[in-house]
Amino acid sequence: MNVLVLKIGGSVLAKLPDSFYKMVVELKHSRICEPVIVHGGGPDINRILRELEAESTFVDGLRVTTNEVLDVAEMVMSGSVNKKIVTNLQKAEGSAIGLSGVDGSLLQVAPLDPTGALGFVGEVIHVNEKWLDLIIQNAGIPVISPIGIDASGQRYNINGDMAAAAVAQSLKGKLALISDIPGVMETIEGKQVVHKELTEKQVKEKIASGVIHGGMIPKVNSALKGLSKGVKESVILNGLTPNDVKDYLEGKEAGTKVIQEKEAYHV
Ligand SMILES: Nc1ncnc2c1ncn2[C@@H]1O[C@H](COP(=O)(O)OP(=O)(O)O)[C@@H](O)[C@H]1O
Ligand SMILES: CC(=O)N[C@@H](CCC(=O)OP(=O)(O)O)C(=O)O
Repeated sequence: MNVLVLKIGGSVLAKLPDSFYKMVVELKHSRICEPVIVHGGGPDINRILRELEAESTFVDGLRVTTNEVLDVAEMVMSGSVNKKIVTNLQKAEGSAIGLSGVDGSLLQVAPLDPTGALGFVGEVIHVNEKWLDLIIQNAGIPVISPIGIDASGQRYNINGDMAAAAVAQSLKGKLALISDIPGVMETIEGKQVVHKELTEKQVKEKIASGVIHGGMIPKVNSALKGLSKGVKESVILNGLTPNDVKDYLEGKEAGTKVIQEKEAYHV
């Protein structure tokens, strides 16, 4: 099975053109690959938390998740965001099935930070992929909200990029992290460039120097972690130019590929 996990970032969700969803359905119908969607929803969670006057804080791009924040994250992502994506795929004549990591214990998690400083933030330790196989084999496109569950029934908030990497790993697929930027950017000698490829060493340097910051940190780290655990390829793409995904699948230049250490590197 040739799986492409597309992680749709909250940054780009509201701006995605219809053509994006058509492109995903076309991938499925033409059997170019089996698309599986994992989404985020950070900006929507922020908005509802603000309305409730219950703001949250972030550590290295991860939201510190109290019980109250967890409830809001689940309501927003497993409710509103998930169903919007499912609806958009149905409108594009796809057959989409929405589920969260809680359904069928799809995403089994453990606390990411054992000190408890991040609260209910989970790390995926197992993907119950039989549910995904079931949907895929029945011509469906799974749409996954990144809320997970542990053995005791406690729910956890999972960073969408990390959830997507875990799903790509379990399905041995490719991972495309779709955001609102053309890739990992840097200003070099006064000129903004988009890196075509980054190795683990370069990623670490760019995080340390602050070039990669905020929500881009879990993105590049998930891309790297996935690669070391069986993900075929990881790439960061711009959702506002849906041709990026096709270009990437056709082997053309698009976005930023995160790769394991290798020979040459070019901007
Ligand atoms: N070097 C970088 N290149 C591009 N974007 C970066 C970089 N460092 C930080 N960012 C930020 O990361 C954001 C993407 O992360 P995030 O907002 O979490 O996206 P998403 O919601 O798509 O997961 C970009 O919109 C940008 O503001
Ligand atoms: C633990 C953690 O940080 N979870 C994220 C889940 C949403 C997400 O990842 O959204 P984006 O794709 O928009 O970044 C959060 O609460 O914001």
